[in-house]
Amino acid sequence: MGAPDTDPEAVAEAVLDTVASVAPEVRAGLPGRRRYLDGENPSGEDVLAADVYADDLLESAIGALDGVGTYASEERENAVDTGDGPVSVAVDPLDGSSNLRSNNPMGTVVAVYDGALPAGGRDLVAAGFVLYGPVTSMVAGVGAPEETTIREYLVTEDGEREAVDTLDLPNDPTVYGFGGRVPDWPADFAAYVDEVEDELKLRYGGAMIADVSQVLTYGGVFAYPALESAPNGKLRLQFEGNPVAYVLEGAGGRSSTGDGSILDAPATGLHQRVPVHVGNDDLIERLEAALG
Ligand SMILES: O=P(O)(O)OC[C@H]1O[C@](O)(COP(=O)(O)O)[C@@H](O)[C@@H]1O
Ligand SMILES: [Mg+2]
Ligand SMILES: [Mg+2]
Repeated sequence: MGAPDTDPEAVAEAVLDTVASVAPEVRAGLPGRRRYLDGENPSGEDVLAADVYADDLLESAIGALDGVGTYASEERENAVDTGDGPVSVAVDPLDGSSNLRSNNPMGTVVAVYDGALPAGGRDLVAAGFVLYGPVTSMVAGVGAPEETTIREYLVTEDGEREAVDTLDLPNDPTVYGFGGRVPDWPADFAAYVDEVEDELKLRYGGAMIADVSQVLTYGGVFAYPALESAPNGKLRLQFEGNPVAYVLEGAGGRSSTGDGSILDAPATGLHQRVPVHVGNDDLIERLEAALG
């Protein structure tokens, strides 16, 4: 193990502390930033003033940490060189930001990789998210994906993390939420939906982190699948797919691209998209069987 500032897991803990410490400021800055700006992000999506605000706050706070060599975000074309250090941090500054105008929940997603970007999910040394709901919470774990423990924290007004509990998916799943327009779902995915909608109840809010939090709490399955019009779906591997797979697998569930764990998906580009399916073991096994 190296000095504290170069040990990837120690750096990762500092990154999670920093994301929590910035969360109250992100939240406080939202009311005046609900308007769309001109231009698009690298994924071709509209950008709110709040997306840019959260990205700037996170870049300066995370980029200042010893041991973080790279900061990347969904809102920037290229990764930023933040100094010497083995760790790369990939952030979705505001996940579900289209929920800001309708005042529904949103999150901040963080992935800490031991190595250069784009990186595979097996290179994660920590991942998690902040959820700006009725309370501000953080769900995160540190360590290799196969060894991590996922914990929930409440984030105080001062940006401290207070541990609530470790998270394990309930054995008796109850909710599902799937993104994309129904006529755009491929026939094999639509057949899977027919099966699970007889067993589970629909909970879909349009922010991945909020929808995933329901699955973590009540058990079930969340997906933003491959679409007829978008064979890799909508969500981005570095900023969304990998961290959410890390959290769900760490909490005893599974993730899948449709063909194996998201954490094994080859990394080919900073903004690459990936079909995302996460949830209870049995539900993901049946999904993979349905997708053949
Ligand atoms: O509006 P749709 O198609 O349901 O998409 C919702 C999905 O898109 C996202 O909002 C994409 O994330 P961003 O808001 O960070 O771009 C996810 O949070 C969510 O799962
Ligand atoms: Mg997102
Ligand atoms: Mg976003």
